[in-house]
Amino acid sequence: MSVHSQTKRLTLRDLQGLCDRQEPIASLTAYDATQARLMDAAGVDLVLVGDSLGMVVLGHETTLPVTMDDMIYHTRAVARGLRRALLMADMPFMSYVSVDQALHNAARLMQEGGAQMVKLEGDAQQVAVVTAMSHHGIPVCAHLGLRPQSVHKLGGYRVQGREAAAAQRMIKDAMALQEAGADMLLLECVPSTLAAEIRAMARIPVIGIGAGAQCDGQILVVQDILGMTDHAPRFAKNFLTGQASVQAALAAYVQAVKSGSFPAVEHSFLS
Ligand SMILES: Nc1nc(=O)c2c([nH]1)NC[C@@H]1CN(c3ccc(C(=O)N[C@@H](CCC(=O)O)C(=O)O)cc3)CN21
Ligand SMILES: CC(C)C(=O)C(=O)O
Ligand SMILES: [Mg+2]
Repeated sequence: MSVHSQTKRLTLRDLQGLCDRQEPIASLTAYDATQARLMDAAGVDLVLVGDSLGMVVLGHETTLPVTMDDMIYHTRAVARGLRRALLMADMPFMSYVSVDQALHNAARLMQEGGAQMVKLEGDAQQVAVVTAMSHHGIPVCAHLGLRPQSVHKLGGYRVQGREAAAAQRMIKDAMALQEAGADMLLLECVPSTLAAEIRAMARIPVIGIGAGAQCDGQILVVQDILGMTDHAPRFAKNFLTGQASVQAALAAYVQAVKSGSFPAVEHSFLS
């Protein structure tokens, strides 16, 4: 760490500390240095360079065309804009099909991109990959529920875990990934009750997107909170409305997450 860095870089331990104090973790996606700088100033704790960049930045229909080089390019840009927030980057589609390949690509996101942590979409199938990452000192977040890289298998972007069997499987997968060494869980588009159940069982932070208020933190795609997307998902909210600037909108988002006013029931899915 450089001697003149004014603000302390948040670590996983700091995020765990927020959980322990029941202070919600405010998280957003970012894809460039300007977004990163503004989010840092607004007090965002965790910044994700999401493979959603394939859709919101590159204009693809899905996240599937995103490459490792795309991820590294944007992660590097975001890293240059951040001083405080913890930086996490998505492992793109098919970049973690074997343990060796997953380690190689996670190392690239950290060494070339400057990520402090990686995220992968996984069920219990990913236990071997998560175990290996954990053994090699790579902090990892496991993304459960709606996994956009599986959109063609799922048949669309739908709520996951509504049936009892699917809910039980998700709970089992979450616990297996935690035991394998996952440092964080991310739940996308799951009923609030199921998210609350997983959060109650987990000893690692649980971040939600469309997963209700009973999570340790919330994340949204930045374009959705700034009213820039054509069809934002129902769980997102436009925070630019009524604000005079992007900076003020980002601060309003952080405040809403910290105070618990976001997400409201209309941004959540009931069982
Ligand atoms: N702009 C944007 N925001 C996102 O949150 C996002 C992306 N892009 N791209 C990658 C994935 C895809 N995501 C999505 C996309 C659409 C829905 C959606 O339309 N959901 C329905 C609910 C369907 C149901 O009720 O089962 C909705 O009305 O919100 C959800 C998640 C989340 N991610
Ligand atoms: C929506 C978040 C969780 C994500 O994975 C992404 O932006 O790619
Ligand atoms: Mg993603």
